[in-house]
Amino acid sequence: MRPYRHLATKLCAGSHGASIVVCRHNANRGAIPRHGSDLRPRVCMSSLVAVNTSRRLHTESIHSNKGSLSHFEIRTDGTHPAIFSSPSQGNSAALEAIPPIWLRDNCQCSSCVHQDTKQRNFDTFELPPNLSFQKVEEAQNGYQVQWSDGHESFYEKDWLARAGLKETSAIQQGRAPNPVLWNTDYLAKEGAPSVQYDAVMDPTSEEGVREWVTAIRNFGFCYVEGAPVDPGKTQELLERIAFIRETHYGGFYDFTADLASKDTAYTSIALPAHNDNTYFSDPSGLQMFHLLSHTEGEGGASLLVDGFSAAKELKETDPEAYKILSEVPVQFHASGNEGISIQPYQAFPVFLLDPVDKELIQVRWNESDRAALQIHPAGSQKWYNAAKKFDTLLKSAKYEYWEQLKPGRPLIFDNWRIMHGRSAFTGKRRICGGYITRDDYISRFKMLYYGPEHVLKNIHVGA
Ligand SMILES: C[N+](C)(C)CCCC[C@H](N)C(=O)O
Ligand SMILES: O=C(O)CCC(=O)C(=O)O
Repeated sequence: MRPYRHLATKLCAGSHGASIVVCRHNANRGAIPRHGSDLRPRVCMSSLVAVNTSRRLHTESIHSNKGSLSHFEIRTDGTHPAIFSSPSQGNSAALEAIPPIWLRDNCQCSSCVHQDTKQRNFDTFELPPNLSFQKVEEAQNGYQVQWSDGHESFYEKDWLARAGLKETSAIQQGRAPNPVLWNTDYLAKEGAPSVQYDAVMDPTSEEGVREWVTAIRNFGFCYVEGAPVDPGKTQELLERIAFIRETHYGGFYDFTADLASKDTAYTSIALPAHNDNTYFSDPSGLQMFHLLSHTEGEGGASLLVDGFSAAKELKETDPEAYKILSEVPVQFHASGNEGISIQPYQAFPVFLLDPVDKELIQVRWNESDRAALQIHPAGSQKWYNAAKKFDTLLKSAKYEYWEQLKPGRPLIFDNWRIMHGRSAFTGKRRICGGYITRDDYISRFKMLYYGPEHVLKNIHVGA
């Protein structure tokens, strides 16, 4: 397990000028969350062993936080440009000039950033075109800069050292700190993640909610034990994370097989593993199901599949198929309800990858709601072949986790990662729950896991 290494930052300030050198030595980047080292992101690549919300052994990272070497120099000697960055350690010849406006644009002083709203409070494009350093002085934890237009800025060493990082900040995206890619073997050995209703609903503390959203972020799903079998209480539970998303199905939902909405969810037929809302530009981030009752019948078991885990296997076993599913744009639709036909503003691939570090961000998979492939039909066989391989993994015993939901044990899952489904059923079956928008879920996770101060300090980093 490689420890988190501190950054090396030093200033060489001379009488006629100053240069700020910030070197990053392959440190395992990952923020140390405010809760101390026990929650420090683990980036060891050991095989998946066992993790649950109370015990943490080893986890497999799906986001390799490779450290990056960045080298910043601020010089005020002569006519040289003010700031440089180098991809290689200390090799001045390789330094790339960075326009001073970039540093000035990131001034966080109380006049440049609205202290209540945290929004930029000046017009970057009204700065003088020849803006340069007047003076740079080192302080204990940063550098005091006087600009040629008279403005004064202070740049913390910690921020400067991270500002040149190439990979998207794990904090900005609220990436899973200790992701667990699971399959049925793992769950059989370790059980499914769960938290206690009373802890989540404790009005005197957010600790229970933090544990809940952290488990969801790392595992992709989590049960809540000991919840009242009541729709109103279920809504309150869900709203401990964030407000519920309204859709054409309504907000908080309480449904049964009556086709109240023209969607197969409102029937009793089997539903294969799928993500919901693939027809929205922004599919819901979280989805909750709380089985309230199932009488006079049988079946209706719930299915979960870890789409990230299956996608990782596809990437390792058939990288070409993975590439096709991450490139070929696919359209989806929801058109069953009177006067409604929803499609996203563009076609999206099944696997949405982060444009900076190519990490898997979202799986968009729904064979019922899929519409046109946005490629010429003549070239479509490659997509069908690749999709068939992914579908075969999803339907394998290795990945299909079946569980009969129980009243009093709501299930919540990450709809950008986990596919869900159900077996056919008979009788009267009633489920309630709701959607939460992805950004609201991730915001809540970040602020609880890292704490507001750390999150706000990491908004203006990453190049
Ligand atoms: C609202 N409620 C969850 C009851 C049903 C929603 C239907 C979702 C649709 N089948 C999809 O895959 O997006
Ligand atoms: O009825 C179920 O268990 C699941 C229904 C479903 O897939 C959905 O509402 O998205």
